[in-house]
Amino acid sequence: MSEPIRVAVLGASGRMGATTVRAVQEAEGVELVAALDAGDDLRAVTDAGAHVAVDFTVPSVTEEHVHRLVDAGVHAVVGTTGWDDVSLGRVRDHLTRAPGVGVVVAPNFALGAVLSMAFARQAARWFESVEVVELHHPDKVDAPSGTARHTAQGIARARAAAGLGPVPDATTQSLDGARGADVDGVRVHAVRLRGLVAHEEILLGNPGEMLTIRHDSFDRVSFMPGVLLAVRRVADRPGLTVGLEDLLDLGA
Ligand SMILES: NC(=O)C1=CN([C@@H]2O[C@H](COP(=O)(O)OP(=O)(O)OC[C@H]3O[C@@H](n4cnc5c(N)ncnc54)[C@H](O)[C@@H]3O)[C@@H](O)[C@H]2O)C=CC1
Ligand SMILES: O=C(O)C1=N[C@H](C(=O)O)C[C@H](O)C1
Repeated sequence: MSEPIRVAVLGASGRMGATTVRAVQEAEGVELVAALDAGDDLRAVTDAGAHVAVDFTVPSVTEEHVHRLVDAGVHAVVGTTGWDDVSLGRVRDHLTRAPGVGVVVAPNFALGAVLSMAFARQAARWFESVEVVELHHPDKVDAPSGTARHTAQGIARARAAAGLGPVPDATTQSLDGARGADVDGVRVHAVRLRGLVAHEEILLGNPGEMLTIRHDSFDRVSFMPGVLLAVRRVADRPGLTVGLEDLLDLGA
């Protein structure tokens, strides 16, 4: 039998970090060797001999964590949101100088959410209109969600590849924010409501019809199969992987 994968969790006292600690403790073939939160020294990851670190912290620190992990030769699985093309580019560039090290950054590890995004990319070319609505618990610090950004970016790429023009919208007068955020030409709306966990609807419209693709995470355990999949596969994927879709053979 092969040695278990030694895993460190960053943000271990948070909602996702605590769920990940439990999932790693209960899963086969992985071993929790470090659980860090704010104020802890990141050197504990290497001191513990971790092969993989899972980061569920805050947007302001996650990139710095990844660079330090890459320097230490530790693979990273990152669920923290707040990444953009520039920060991802810096990590991609850093990894060219760290052969063999893998980093997976995924805005959503729930298998249903990853499938929803794939279905939305597939459907996007056939619909004139599309909008994304994400709905979350009110303790979330970023809006729109990383998932909604990733969804909208994928839809925008699919529309451009199909030669579709802008989404129709005659609005010339509105209160600030009434039409949501513009992510690559796709409108994204964010709802924050006590009682919710993480939810998303993709609305696609044509004359006389609408297709709704909806995903609900009712519990943070929904993210764990995807986190464990990434932990098990990241060492075999040197360089940067963005999104879980490649690991599920769903295409970009
Ligand atoms: N990719 C995915 O599937 C999912 C991603 N998320 C994202 O994960 C992130 C965390 O979400 P939650 O757990 O709900 O937040 P949270 O606020 O419950 O947890 C964040 C934790 O990070 C800790 N932290 C802050 N600075 C740190 C540092 N320098 N080093 C170590 N720990 C530090 C905090 O003390 C806190 O315990 C968010 O960006 C959220 O959007 C959340 C759910 C699923
Ligand atoms: O903060 C959360 O809770 C979530 N964050 C991620 C995001 O911003 O997309 C993933 C999921 O939606 C839950």
